[in-house]
Amino acid sequence: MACAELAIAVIGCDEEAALRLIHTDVTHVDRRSGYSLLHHAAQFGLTKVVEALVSRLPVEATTVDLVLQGHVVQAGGQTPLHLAAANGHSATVDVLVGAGADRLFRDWDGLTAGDLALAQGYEAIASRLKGKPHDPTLVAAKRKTRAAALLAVPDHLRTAYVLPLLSLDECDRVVAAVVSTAAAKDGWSTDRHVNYATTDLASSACPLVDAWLRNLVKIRIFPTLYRNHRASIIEFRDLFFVQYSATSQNSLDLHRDATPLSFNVLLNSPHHFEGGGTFIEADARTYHIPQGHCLVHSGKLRHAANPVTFGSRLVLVAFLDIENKSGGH
Ligand SMILES: O=C(O)CCC(=O)C(=O)O
Ligand SMILES: [Fe+2]
Repeated sequence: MACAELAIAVIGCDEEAALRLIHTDVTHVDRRSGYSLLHHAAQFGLTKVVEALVSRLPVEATTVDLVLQGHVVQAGGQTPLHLAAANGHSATVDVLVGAGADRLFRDWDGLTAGDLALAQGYEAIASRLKGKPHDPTLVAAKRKTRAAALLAVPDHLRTAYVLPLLSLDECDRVVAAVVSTAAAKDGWSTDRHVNYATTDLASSACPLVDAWLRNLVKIRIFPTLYRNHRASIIEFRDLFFVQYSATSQNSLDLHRDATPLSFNVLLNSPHHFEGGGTFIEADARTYHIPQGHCLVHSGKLRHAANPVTFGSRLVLVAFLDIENKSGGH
């Protein structure tokens, strides 16, 4: 079992705390990003931590593609050396090279650590890492093919469907908890999601209902999700409440979510607002669901929240990571 405190110290850039805990288990690897503790330490330039880790973790371990709103934002296949070089940490680069990191190892875009350093303007690091220059057209073509593959929607994710989830009483209980939490915490936030921000509140900020709600979702709809998507793992990436109101944020533009599977649950009465509903571009239709029901759809299919023209609409939104039995989405 990896040491969570050590991971927190490294990811929080707290070099002193990390060095204090370095004797503990260092094998933590984030399943979604492929980052080991060595990747994090290299990215932040925590050279002493890198020195302590290089003999205990593989220097050639690679990351996976990191995707944000349908674009590949960081190529997978990156070693700690790529991350140290791309962020201009020359002392860390030296330690990694000294520990045997391969200077010419290419990420999934075909770029070496030196290529990334050069692209970020760290010329001194780039020249120390020099190898054969990459072919930019080949790299662009590879990047495009991989982005297209990531955006492809497998058959089992093409169809949206509606499931019952909460009773009306349970909806009332959730709404009351959300309203009182929002009142106690300076209201709703608009900065939790960078590109398509919603007026929202993390479920984890509502301890009155969070664990209960996650459990209900797991008991009542996860079995169907596992079956429909032949999944071996389903996990919450995010669970949050969203409010659309005729007088403030009333809609959300067409977008993709960062996860393959999403759902939203209508928490208040459809008599309390006009408009609203979830538009799914591929179906060219807007789904209006009964209170307490859940619209399950792929986050890879572009969708939008239609404008609320009167009153307010309160929904619970989940972003779910899934892995299917063959290992992909
Ligand atoms: O409110 C909706 O119908 C959709 C919400 C959504 O797409 C999101 O929060 O990402
Ligand atoms: Fe969405």
